[in-house]
Amino acid sequence: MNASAPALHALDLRRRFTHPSGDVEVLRGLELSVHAGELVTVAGRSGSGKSALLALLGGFDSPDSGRVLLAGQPLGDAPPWHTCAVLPQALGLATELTVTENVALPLRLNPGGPRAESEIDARVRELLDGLGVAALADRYPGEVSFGQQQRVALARAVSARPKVLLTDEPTSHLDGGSIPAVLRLLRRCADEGTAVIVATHDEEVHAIADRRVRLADGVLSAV
Ligand SMILES: Nc1ncnc2c1ncn2[C@@H]1O[C@H](COP(=O)(O)OP(=O)(O)OP(=O)(O)O)[C@@H](O)[C@H]1O
Repeated sequence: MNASAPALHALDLRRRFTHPSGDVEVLRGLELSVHAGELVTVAGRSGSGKSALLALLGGFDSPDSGRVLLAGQPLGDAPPWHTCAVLPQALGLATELTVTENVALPLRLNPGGPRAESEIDARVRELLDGLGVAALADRYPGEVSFGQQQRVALARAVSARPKVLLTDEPTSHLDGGSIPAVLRLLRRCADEGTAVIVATHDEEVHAIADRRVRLADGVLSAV
């Protein structure tokens, strides 16, 4: 790892999807560099390629050409889950685990994570409290609303303090009352050193960014 390199660096990313009705060239030489402690929001109309971009940055999809570097190192074949956490629109909570178990999972699996149960419990409790979902701690994802699941999935994504956090529309299912807690947590993650990238249509999220970029015609431009 190179400490002076950007936490995440995308170079000349190109991605084309093939459809019977014609190919879609979603990314056309996209460049992005995000440093530790920086919160960058990505705007762009629906279908512009924000989710496709996050999939490439998180290692869940491969570009046709170009590279993604994490702290100067190329992404490996396996998603670097304990370095880079992804909160996709589909959330991906483990349905057979409780809310608490979901949020604790990255802490338990991370080789550098806490070992003591008390430490794991405290981190999970702090996150669930902060997001207003502590009362749901012992329920399963299928027993809570989608907006509550979205907050639980965010808690899980940040619990092990990843170096890079990629989130796709993290406020899309939330009411106005739940959004400030999510904004505070995203901001705090960045302030504690995570490079945070948020794809969003939500102006409230853009308002807490250090930098805003817009995806259009397959490339990013500063807003
Ligand atoms: N796996 C795929 N196969 C084929 N086409 C795809 C695939 N994933 C995305 N696309 C197409 O790529 C384009 C970008 O999709 P993407 O989901 O990244 O947009 P988005 O900016 O995230 O949209 P939204 O704001 O609605 O979530 C769209 O035209 C979409 O139909």
